[in-house]
Amino acid sequence: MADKINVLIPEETVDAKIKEIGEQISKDYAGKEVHLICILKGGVFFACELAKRITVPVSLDFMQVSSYGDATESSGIVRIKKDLDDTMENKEVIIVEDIIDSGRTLHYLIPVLKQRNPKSIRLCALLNKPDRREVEVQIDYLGFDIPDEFVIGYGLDYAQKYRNLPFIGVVEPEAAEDAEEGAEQASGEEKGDNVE
Ligand SMILES: O=P(O)(O)OC[C@H]1O[C@H](OP(=O)(O)OP(=O)(O)O)[C@H](O)[C@@H]1O
Ligand code: HPA
Ligand SMILES: [Mg+2]
Repeated sequence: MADKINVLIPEETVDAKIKEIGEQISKDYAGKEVHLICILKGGVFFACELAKRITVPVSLDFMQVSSYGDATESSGIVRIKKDLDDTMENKEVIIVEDIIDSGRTLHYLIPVLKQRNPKSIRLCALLNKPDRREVEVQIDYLGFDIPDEFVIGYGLDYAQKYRNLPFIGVVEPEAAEDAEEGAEQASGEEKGDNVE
């Protein structure tokens, strides 16, 4: 059965905001170069659109971390699945993320990246869910504060689906619960539990 999806932030609103953030970054880094670090997978759509809106020279690198798997709640354990290709040494780094939710991913990652001696390091996130914050994270460039709902689209997935939607949406709760149960069963199976 197809999931029912409601639009939370329409495509035009997202695009206009990304343009605005790109202009702000271009002003703030005038005369410099920026090194964007995209956090995969969720950050990739935002990072690409943002990079197109920045007028100072941009370099890009990618890192993959994961704490959600296919669930709608963070496992609390952040894993680096793919590290950066290039050095960050002496670069003006901006980390690009799709969402700051509990804050755990970036709370873990920022100190790790600071140790690699960038000239500066800032965080840019498309979405922020302040009601869900468990640990403090400073966001330097933000698209939107959103309510405590599990969102999809623009890079954000729901069990790996819907990242390609050009807007921010919400899957209806019933469908979301089904997927959460599915993810729990799958992880039970991995551990060798007897799941019927
Ligand atoms: O603030 P937090 O509660 O830590 O949540 C935010 C993180 O969770 C999501 O990643 P996920 O682990 O789902 O990986 P993905 O980007 O590959 O979907 C999202 O892209 C952020 O990286
Ligand atoms: O609301 C969300 N949607 C998708 N992935 C996420 N990762 C953290 N929060 C979310
Ligand atoms: Mg995810």
